[in-house]
Amino acid sequence: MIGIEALIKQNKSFVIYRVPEEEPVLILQSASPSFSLNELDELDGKRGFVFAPFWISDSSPLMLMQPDVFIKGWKDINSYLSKEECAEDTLSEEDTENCPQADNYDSYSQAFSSFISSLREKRFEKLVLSRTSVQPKNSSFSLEKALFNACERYADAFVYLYHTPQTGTWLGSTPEILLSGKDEQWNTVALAGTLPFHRAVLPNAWSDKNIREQQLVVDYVRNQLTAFGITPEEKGPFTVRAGELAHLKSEFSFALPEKGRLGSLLGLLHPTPAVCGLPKEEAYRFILENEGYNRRYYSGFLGWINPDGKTDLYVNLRCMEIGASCLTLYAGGGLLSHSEMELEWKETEAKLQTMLAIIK
Ligand SMILES: C=C(O[C@H]1C=CC=C(C(=O)O)[C@@H]1O)C(=O)O
Repeated sequence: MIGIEALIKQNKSFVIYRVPEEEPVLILQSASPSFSLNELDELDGKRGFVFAPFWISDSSPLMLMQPDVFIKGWKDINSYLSKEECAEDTLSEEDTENCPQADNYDSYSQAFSSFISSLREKRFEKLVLSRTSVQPKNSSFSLEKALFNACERYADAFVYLYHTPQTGTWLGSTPEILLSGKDEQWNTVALAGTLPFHRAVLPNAWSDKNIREQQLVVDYVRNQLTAFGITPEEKGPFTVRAGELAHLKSEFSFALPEKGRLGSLLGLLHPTPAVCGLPKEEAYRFILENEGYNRRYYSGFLGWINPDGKTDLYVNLRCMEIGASCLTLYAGGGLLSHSEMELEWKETEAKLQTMLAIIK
């Protein structure tokens, strides 16, 4: 066994990631295990690769990797990986058969009922409901191939493969910046609303529901930035492509008064109503209690944080968790009081295609 699989077998902590329009990076922490933090505020002043769950818990800790290996570019990454070797650990047919494939339609529909009732009772303005789809990990599955496919196919996305002993292995391709920038130029976005991207033409028939869904994210981001003493410049919404989907996106650019407090700003922004709901704290609690499963790192965020250099943090969407015999894919969508279940289910199916397309 060589390469990425060998690193995982040896339980090394590493990530390979590619920011859009940049070279891929491999970082690895071999000296000591990645350390976990208790709160987003603790990221203040820190530098490293963050892997943050939707909700921090003992089973899904907030991780910060501080690498001792840092390699840029496919050529050097591949040459490093080709030297990683360990004993073969073949997956038996039995392992693959042990994967209980599930689309979770029944649990989704149950959760949908409770989410929609609460929206209709006006307890919430918006709630994001998500689910998993479990696929068997066939013997032909290759992490290298899946990562390579994602980089090729999704040029505008942040693509990554992440592994630590504490979190397991995750792979994703996300279109949503949570916070990025350096020096005096920082950015975030409000991304929401979904339509299929067909025949190389960006759609423009946005429904009132999609427009409202995204506007709620815009208002939230503006409020949170203002509360942090930031006066952002706003542009949009524009229609943008993400794989075979299109979304509405507004961009916020700003100067950061206190770069030493990136963790505190992240605590204000995360989770945005693109993945959680409004009002925020109540929606956060409601999702944890009523969604019917644990999101773990899906709809958390990840990326490089550096108050004295460049930061690139993305929301962990369009991702999957890679187990011994199963792949668990995640997707969700924003609900308003008049959302319809079949349409919302179909939207999650379309979002799942982002990962399905790279494992075929
Ligand atoms: C929650 C997800 O997408 C978010 C980002 C863009 C559009 C969304 C939507 O239309 O609901 C979601 O807010 C997901 O991909 O799982």
